[in-house]
Amino acid sequence: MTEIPAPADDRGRLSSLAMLLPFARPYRGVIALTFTGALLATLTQLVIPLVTRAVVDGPIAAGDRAGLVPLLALALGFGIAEAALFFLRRWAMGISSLQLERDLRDALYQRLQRLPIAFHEGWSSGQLLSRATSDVSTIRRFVGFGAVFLVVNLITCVVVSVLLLVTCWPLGLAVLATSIPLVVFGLRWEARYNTESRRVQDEQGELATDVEEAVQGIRVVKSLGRSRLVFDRYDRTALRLRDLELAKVRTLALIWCLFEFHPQITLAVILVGGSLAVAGGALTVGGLVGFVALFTVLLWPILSLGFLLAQAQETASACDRIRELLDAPMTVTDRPGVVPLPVGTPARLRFEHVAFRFPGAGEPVLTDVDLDIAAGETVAVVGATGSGKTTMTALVARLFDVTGGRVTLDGHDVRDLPLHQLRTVVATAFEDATLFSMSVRENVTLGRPGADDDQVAEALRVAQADFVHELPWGLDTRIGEQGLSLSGGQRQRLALARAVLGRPSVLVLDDPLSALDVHTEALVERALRDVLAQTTALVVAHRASTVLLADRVALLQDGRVTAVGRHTDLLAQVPAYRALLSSESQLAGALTEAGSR
Ligand SMILES: Nc1ncnc2c1ncn2[C@@H]1O[C@H](COP(=O)(O)OP(=O)(O)OP(=O)(O)O)[C@@H](O)[C@H]1O
Repeated sequence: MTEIPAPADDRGRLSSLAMLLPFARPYRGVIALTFTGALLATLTQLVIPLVTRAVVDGPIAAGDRAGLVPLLALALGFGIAEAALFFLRRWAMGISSLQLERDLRDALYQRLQRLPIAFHEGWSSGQLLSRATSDVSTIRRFVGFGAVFLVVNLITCVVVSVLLLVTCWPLGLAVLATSIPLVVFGLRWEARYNTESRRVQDEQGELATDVEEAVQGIRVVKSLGRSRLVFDRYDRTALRLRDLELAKVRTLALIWCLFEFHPQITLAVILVGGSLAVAGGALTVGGLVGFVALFTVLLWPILSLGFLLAQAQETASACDRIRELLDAPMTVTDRPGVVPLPVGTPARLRFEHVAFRFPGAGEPVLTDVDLDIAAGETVAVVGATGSGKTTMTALVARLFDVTGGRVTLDGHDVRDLPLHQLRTVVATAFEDATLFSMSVRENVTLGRPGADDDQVAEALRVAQADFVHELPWGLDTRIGEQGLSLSGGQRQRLALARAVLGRPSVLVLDDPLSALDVHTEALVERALRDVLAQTTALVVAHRASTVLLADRVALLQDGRVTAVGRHTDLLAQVPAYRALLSSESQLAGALTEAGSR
């Protein structure tokens, strides 16, 4: 599910570009150099028409060939200066835009890392991906090109307009009058184009999501023979995107057409008005040639204005989309002034009247969970599917925050510990073992940066993950998405090694043995017993053998822990527990067997 905010309202939103100011501030020196270079280069262009006028009215009118030389040398000098300034602008522009792009990417990435799980569950990865890639690139292109020329061209328009008025004010006023429809239409167009750009960018995010899901789920799609269905879904999104793009192109074509047409009309006005002025003696021929030459300096700024305004609008939408991530509320954060608190290894873990409701959900998943796990004890949580076992484990490391009650470690509310400390003392291994595109060593040491080879080897031994030594490059073999594929059981064992490597105060295991075969499971269990003896553990158990790792079992029902005790006692005394277990023949069988120990 993706919570895409409503498209931009119908007002123009160029003000959204202000979001870039803090990112531009560190590079203000280089940016100032860019603007200065661009402005000076444009101003040198303005000198050419003035020299032309001087040549026509001076040496040409007087037949003075020698007088031509200094004027032509002047024009050549300005030409060389313009080329040098062009180089300076391109160089400075490249530096500032690429630096700003990198900073924006870093800020976005860090924000995505820090945003709570609840945020990530509400956004599709395609939407996040398109913001982090194409939107950031749109901004870089604008900062490195559009912004500079937009400002320089607007300044050029003002300066040239003043020069035109000074040269011949009635003709200058006529030129300005022809610009009025351009301004009126441009303002109306701005709002429409902004909305259309936003729709296109959002739809691109949807398309990225479709591609990502299809690639990630390729095995399921192929095995179910539903490639056609998935393609049709993708094609529908692609069609929608095409239609939105076409609407955007129509709007763009309209404004470009107007900006192309405007100079022709204006030129006609200048020629008719100028000829009359020359005939009436109000203007010299040189004055008219200079006026026309000056106006030609305006051609590129006016023609490019349509394109640059469109780029500015797309960038404003990209800024809005990125700001939605940068401004997303950080619901799980450090309380002000938190400092590390003493937490033993192992630590006592308590759930005190814990309640939890997912954001936006109607009913709470947990209503009043009370559970006290002594330091060094292992407690298994058993409950029906969907009873809230995984949710309960997620509250320990604050993947979510409780909505009622509290979770404590050695008596400290987990919200009073700095997040960095909390996530060091609490290690979690999830059922769905995620590995990254890194070497085996890097994947495992994510659980304890700086761990030495002996510690890594010990963690791998405990998790029965010695198979890594047989990989082509041993611990340096690259695995994960772009590396060697591992089986589900192998992935789980590496995730387990990662969790135990940190020697945590509390180990949270969410059904960590589910993908292991019976033989490997027995081996991992044997090794795990040693680890569990040294730490406090909360283990979500679906299988009999996992329950048997625990000292006590907690039964989760209707959002509460309704029974806690040794599994043999619960089996004998709690009908609901017995009923739950009897529905899992394997579990029941194993428990019966264990009960006879
Ligand atoms: N992000 C979410 N938003 C809303 N409801 C959710 C969310 N995640 C889970 N739930 C709901 O919360 C309930 C508890 O889910 P949870 O995964 O904790 O159950 P579980 O006991 O671990 O299930 P299982 O044994 O199948 O793994 C379920 O009804 C589930 O649909």
